[in-house]
Amino acid sequence: MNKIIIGQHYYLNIYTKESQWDRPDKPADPSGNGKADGPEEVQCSHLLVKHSGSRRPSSWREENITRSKEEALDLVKSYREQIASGKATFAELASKYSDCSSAKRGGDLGPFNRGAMQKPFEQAAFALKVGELSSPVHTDSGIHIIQRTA
Ligand SMILES: N=C(N)NCCC[C@H](NC(=O)[C@@H]1CCC/C1=C/[C@H](COP(=O)(O)O)NC=O)C(N)=O
Repeated sequence: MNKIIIGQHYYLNIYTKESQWDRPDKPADPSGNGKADGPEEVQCSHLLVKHSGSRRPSSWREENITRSKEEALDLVKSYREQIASGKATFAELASKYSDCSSAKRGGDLGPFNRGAMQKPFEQAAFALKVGELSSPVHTDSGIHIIQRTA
């Protein structure tokens, strides 16, 4: 049982809500990212290219998706190159080519916490800085490019 010493000061990090008896050795990080596990919530847009091995090989674009995984990866790489080089915007390409219903919102998935998305997608999304574009990410849905927007 820890002894409580009446009147002893403790230190509360007002951003992460963590408290400690010892005087902190550096100022608290206002972004709250001082925690090892990064942000609690992110907002991302994604461009999904499905293939014949996708968990649901169908979308608003194509009733029955038969392209191979390799063809899907080639497409994702070409979209990523167009976005990275500024030839097209993320929203333009996602709204035209993404096999996810979020295409109608330029690929925007809205804000989400850990646990909402398939693990490979979550890991990639939470590792991105705001504005950053992911490399191709494989999930059971297909192959994604992710852009963190908040
Ligand atoms: N919370 C929000 N905004 N929506 C619920 C998302 C549920 C989540 N979805 C995914 O993980 C895939 C990969 C990343 C985006 C995503 C979208 C999929 C892709 O298409 P599908 O394979 O389903 O046909 N369409 C919707 O779910 C899941 N746990 O299955």
